[in-house]
Amino acid sequence: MADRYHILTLNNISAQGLKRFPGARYTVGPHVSEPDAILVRSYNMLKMEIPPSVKAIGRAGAGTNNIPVERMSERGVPVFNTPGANANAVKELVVAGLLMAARNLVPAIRFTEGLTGDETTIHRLVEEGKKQFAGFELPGKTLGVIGLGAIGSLVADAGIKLGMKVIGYDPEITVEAAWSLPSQVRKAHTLEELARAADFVTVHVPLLDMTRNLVDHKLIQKMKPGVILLNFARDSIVDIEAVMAGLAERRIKYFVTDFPHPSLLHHPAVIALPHLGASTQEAEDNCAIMVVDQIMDYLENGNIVNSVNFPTVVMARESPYRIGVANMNVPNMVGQISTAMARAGLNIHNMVNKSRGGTAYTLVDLDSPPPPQVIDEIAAIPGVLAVRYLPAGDSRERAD
Ligand SMILES: NC(=O)C1=CN([C@@H]2O[C@H](COP(=O)(O)OP(=O)(O)OC[C@H]3O[C@@H](n4cnc5c(N)ncnc54)[C@H](O)[C@@H]3O)[C@@H](O)[C@H]2O)C=CC1
Ligand SMILES: O=C(O)C(=O)COP(=O)(O)O
Repeated sequence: MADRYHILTLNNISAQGLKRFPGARYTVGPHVSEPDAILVRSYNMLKMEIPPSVKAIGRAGAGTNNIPVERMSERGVPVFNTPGANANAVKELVVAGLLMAARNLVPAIRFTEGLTGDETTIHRLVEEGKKQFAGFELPGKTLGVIGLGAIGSLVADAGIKLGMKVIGYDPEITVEAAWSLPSQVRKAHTLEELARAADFVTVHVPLLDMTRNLVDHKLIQKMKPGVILLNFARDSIVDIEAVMAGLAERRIKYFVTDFPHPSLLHHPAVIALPHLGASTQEAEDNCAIMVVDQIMDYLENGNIVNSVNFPTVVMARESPYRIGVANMNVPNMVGQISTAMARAGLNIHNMVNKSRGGTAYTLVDLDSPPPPQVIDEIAAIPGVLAVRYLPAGDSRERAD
């Protein structure tokens, strides 16, 4: 293993996070070569050639649709994200979106900015003009929340606190999210049920094959005339042509989106923001701190927390000699790994093995340092994707 870790940053990552890397052991920046890990926000890595030195990718944020997760799983490389670390920032912008739409704030601001004249004239124009921007209030209106994860559940809670009725749809809601939801949130059994009930529909699901165009023409046709649709999740979750049609027939009163699309720009009923959901100092700091801690713990101790493609595996250090193995989730992997160690006369002090979908991960603490050929032997077992020797702090100099 390296005596110095190299961390490549593909976006600006908050200094609050980066400064947690001890300078004596880490080189961090946008130009480092042979990176051990990559830190990223929204940079599109899908077509990027990812160097073979990379052992982990950390997304300072929630969405990992810009990262070739499957390709990394095949290489035994965990992809980490920071669940919930920017959720409050997105929630606040969604609340801003509800209010911008309900009170016609964007056209109202444009109107005011276009005014000219002296104080008396401006006053007259304001008083004459304001009636075209009269809006409505939120209490009693129904907010439909699609996806009740970290962000959706905060948005649902904010809706309740604003006096709204809230209906939510999430067939895979986690127990934790369900616990955090206010009891007043009504469960929709189908997307259609939510669409028919809601005055506002807001989307908070990840972009996956299954959620691409989740909000399509058919669903928009089920929505109430005059609905306000908000997308702070990802562009392709909402079918833009269907939105254009919905806007043209005035079924959609406003489309509030964090993902401007060329065909929507300058449309009077579109409120488009430049992907600002997570752009607060607090969220940027939270995400960076969380992702840096996770990456360091993986590089140095092999522990996996908040990976989107590997199981959570955390083992307290009880011995300085640790091996981490990423492997395919197929029979007899643990058997073959432990046999290779036994053949070398190594005694296993502690061991954890967990699987998730097609991948599995094993951490083994040994009573004595493994000879380098054991690592090679384990690496050669069919189905093993990556192996690392992870000696603790003062044992590092004995590494290969
Ligand atoms: N605009 C921005 O700057 C930001 C956007 N995001 C986007 O928001 C998404 C959600 O973020 P989090 O709430 O933190 O993620 P999360 O993983 O906590 O929640 C996502 C929820 O969506 C649910 N879900 C998945 N498929 C669904 C479906 N077909 N129908 C209904 N529910 C479904 C899941 O069960 C989960 O509860 C991210 O994946 C990202 O794309 C996240 C942060 C900032
Ligand atoms: O966390 C997410 O999924 C986001 O969309 C935030 O993106 P950003 O880190 O602001 O480029």
